[in-house]
Amino acid sequence: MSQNLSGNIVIIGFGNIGKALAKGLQNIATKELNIIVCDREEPRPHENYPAGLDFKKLTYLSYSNITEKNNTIPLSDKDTLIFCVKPQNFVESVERWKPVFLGNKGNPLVISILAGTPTELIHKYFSYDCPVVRCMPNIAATIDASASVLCASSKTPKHYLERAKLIFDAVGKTWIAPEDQLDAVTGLSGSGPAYIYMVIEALADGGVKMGLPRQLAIELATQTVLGAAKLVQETKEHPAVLRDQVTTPGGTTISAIHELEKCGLRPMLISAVVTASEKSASLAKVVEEKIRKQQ
Ligand SMILES: NC(=O)C1=CN([C@@H]2O[C@H](COP(=O)(O)OP(=O)(O)OC[C@H]3O[C@@H](n4cnc5c(N)ncnc54)[C@H](O)[C@@H]3O)[C@@H](O)[C@H]2O)C=CC1
Ligand SMILES: O=C(O)[C@@H]1CCC=N1
Repeated sequence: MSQNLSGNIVIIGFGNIGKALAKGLQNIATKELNIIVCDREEPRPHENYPAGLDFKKLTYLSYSNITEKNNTIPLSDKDTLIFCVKPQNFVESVERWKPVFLGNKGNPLVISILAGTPTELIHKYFSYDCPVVRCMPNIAATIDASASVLCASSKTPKHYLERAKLIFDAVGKTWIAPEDQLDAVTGLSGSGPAYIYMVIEALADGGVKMGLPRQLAIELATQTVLGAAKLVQETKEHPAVLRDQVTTPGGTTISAIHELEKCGLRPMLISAVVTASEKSASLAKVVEEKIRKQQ
């Protein structure tokens, strides 16, 4: 990478992913990096912060403690503005925070992690050409294990994508992909942790049904998913090869695999990814509609 992170990084939306990013950036922060987090609400200390997040070292701005008149922090192209709000809150968040950070001419890198929201829409909504990068991380960013995929808009010079990659490298692994793959990424790795939690829960239920104590069943199911995933990652074998290593002819595993095939595990998971990808693509309309109403 040709650059280190410096300047202001402003995270708008201090929710699940905003908090995880703040924590990751704090871990790699130098004196040259200033992290500001913004939320429409006051801090909610009763909510758990990701391990390693030091709230006291953040600048926290909320609707109630910042006003356009007494507080503006003009951002330049050295700075980064990351939108971590829900798609339906994007327009409101730009309206509220743009005067604080951008005035009429600020030109920071704008990163959006909003599901389904194309970079073109973000360019269209900002009144001038900020560089724009879109990213789809996942909830494992909370423990620095995100699978994050990034793309830059066609108008955005490459070094901004490198900066965005450094930011998301702080919370896990990153990949670069063409923007037309981002909805599929959302359906697979963005939403994917939820599918795996269901798998863990169901495996544990199976154990409980067969007499295991609940806690042991959950711990075994979790370690099994973790170990299986690590084996794919570390050996780089095709999952089918690894599955074959578990499957003794005439043994227990093939009996279970037969059952999973009969119940349609594979088509079910494929459909889950397809449906979530399609839903992601449709979210652009939600943002477009909000923009239309605003104009
Ligand atoms: N939760 C996940 O696993 C993933 C979420 N995403 C995307 O990340 C975005 C955020 O998701 P979460 O962190 O789960 O949501 P969240 O609901 O936990 O956090 C959103 C935060 O934005 C704040 N907010 C709402 N309007 C605001 C405004 N006008 N100004 C400032 N802050 C405002 C809310 O108070 C809240 O704290 C969504 O667009 C989602 O599509 C992407 C990948 C994974
Ligand atoms: O459910 C959602 O819309 C977001 C995007 C990926 C994960 N959560």
